[in-house]
Amino acid sequence: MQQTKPSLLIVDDDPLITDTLHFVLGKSFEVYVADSREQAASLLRQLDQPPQLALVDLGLPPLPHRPDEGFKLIGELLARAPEIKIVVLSGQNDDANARHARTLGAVEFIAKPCEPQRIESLLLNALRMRDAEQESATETTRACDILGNSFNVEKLRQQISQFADAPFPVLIEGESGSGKELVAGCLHRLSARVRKPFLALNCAAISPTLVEPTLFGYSKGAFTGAVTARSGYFEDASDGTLFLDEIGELPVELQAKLLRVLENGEFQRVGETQTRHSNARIIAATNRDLRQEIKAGNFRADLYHRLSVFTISVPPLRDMGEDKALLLGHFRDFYMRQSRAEPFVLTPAAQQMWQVYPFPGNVRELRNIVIRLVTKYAGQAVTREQLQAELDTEADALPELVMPNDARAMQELAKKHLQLHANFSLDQTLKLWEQSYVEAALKLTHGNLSQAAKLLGVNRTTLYSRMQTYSNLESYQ
Ligand SMILES: Nc1ncnc2c1ncn2[C@@H]1O[C@H](COP(=O)(O)OP(=O)(O)OP(=O)(O)O)[C@@H](O)[C@H]1O
Repeated sequence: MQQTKPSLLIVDDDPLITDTLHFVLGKSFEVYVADSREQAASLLRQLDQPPQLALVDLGLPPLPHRPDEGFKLIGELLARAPEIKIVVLSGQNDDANARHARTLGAVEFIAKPCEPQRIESLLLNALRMRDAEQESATETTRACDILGNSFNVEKLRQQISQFADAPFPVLIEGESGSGKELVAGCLHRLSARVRKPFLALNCAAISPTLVEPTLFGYSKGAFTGAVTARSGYFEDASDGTLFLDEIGELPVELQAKLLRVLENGEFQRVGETQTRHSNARIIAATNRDLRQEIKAGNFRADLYHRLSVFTISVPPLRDMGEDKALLLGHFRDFYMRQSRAEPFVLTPAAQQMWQVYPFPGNVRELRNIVIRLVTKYAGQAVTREQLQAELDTEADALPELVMPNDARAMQELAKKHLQLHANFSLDQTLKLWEQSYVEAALKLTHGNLSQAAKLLGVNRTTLYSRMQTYSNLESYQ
């Protein structure tokens, strides 16, 4: 039996490059070629399944000498096909572009010119990672696999279990790459609908004219190309869950129809007058501020109120504290096992940088950084400089963080402090440090004493009695 080849989309405006790569990579991949962002979008709409991999140039028409189109393309590809692995192949090979492409979600950046064999091997590596992720996703479909122990993640889990079984819609808000789709899957798996279908439609992924027939179905002959009648997502989801990702992209004219289904479950297939009924539970997600969209006239206020009966805000990674280290460990072990590589470690200075880096691309960015570190530094200690090359920032832009367990850095700080302050008091300084940590823990946990005590590594009674000794602690009690 002939095995189907993995699919690859190449987007480049240089025919010499696309022809060569098509020829070489065509042996291992089913190759699709586009020469612009627009052509890539139209090609994706025609395919039944989005490609597993994409190899994209940054300088594309109409701005072939700037990276803007390529950056937009990365965002669009991930919006349409979140599992796609994107490798950037660009002549605009300055470091800032490489870093920004990675923050947007590209797994690898290759500077032109590059040997086709090396490109092929990087693509095959990305494909292995993708396959492993998908396998692990199907293995854990029964569980809710959100990682993290920070207060914000605990709160997220609590909200998920609280809302999972309610019959009302849930609106999930959060930045790109923060885990909204993961949350939607958990809501379904923890609900009584778990054995019913879970269908997901990315409203940004299909052309506006196809949204209505896709959601509601159509009758034979309803439009050119409708050769047979088809049910839509609302019918197919039946008593299950329908996840509408990027809901802010839903065309305004369709918002009224969605509102109607939410109000009374009624809808019609395109080209039919018969009213049908849906029991599907709606979960919607957005990375836009829908309240702003309402003000701008792009989103209906009544639909927003219906959808947001329950709202879940997925925290950005920068607000997940120590979870950054936990996720690093988790993804490192996972990808190491896949590539049978030796683990890398971060030097203390690199760990410090990891802890203060804000991860604008959230968990997706963190995961992609780990994939690159596994590939490049198996069995080695990654230095601050090596790590910095993978991050979307200049080292100076990152705040220095003195970790209490970094004795040398603490000593340096103490030295400066003693030199600068004539009337130094050890007791007062230690008290101030302690009070600052307590206050920070209380702020992070919104005043929850047990959670704060856990963060500080003390028991609740100890925390409480210490708080009594501070005269000017902000009121959390
Ligand atoms: N807390 C977490 N624990 C484990 N994996 C996570 C966590 N948060 C996110 N991820 C992983 O990060 C990746 C991005 O998450 P996901 O696709 O759910 O984000 P999203 O918010 O839906 O992104 P977008 O807005 O771009 O669609 C996924 O592989 C997801 O499994």
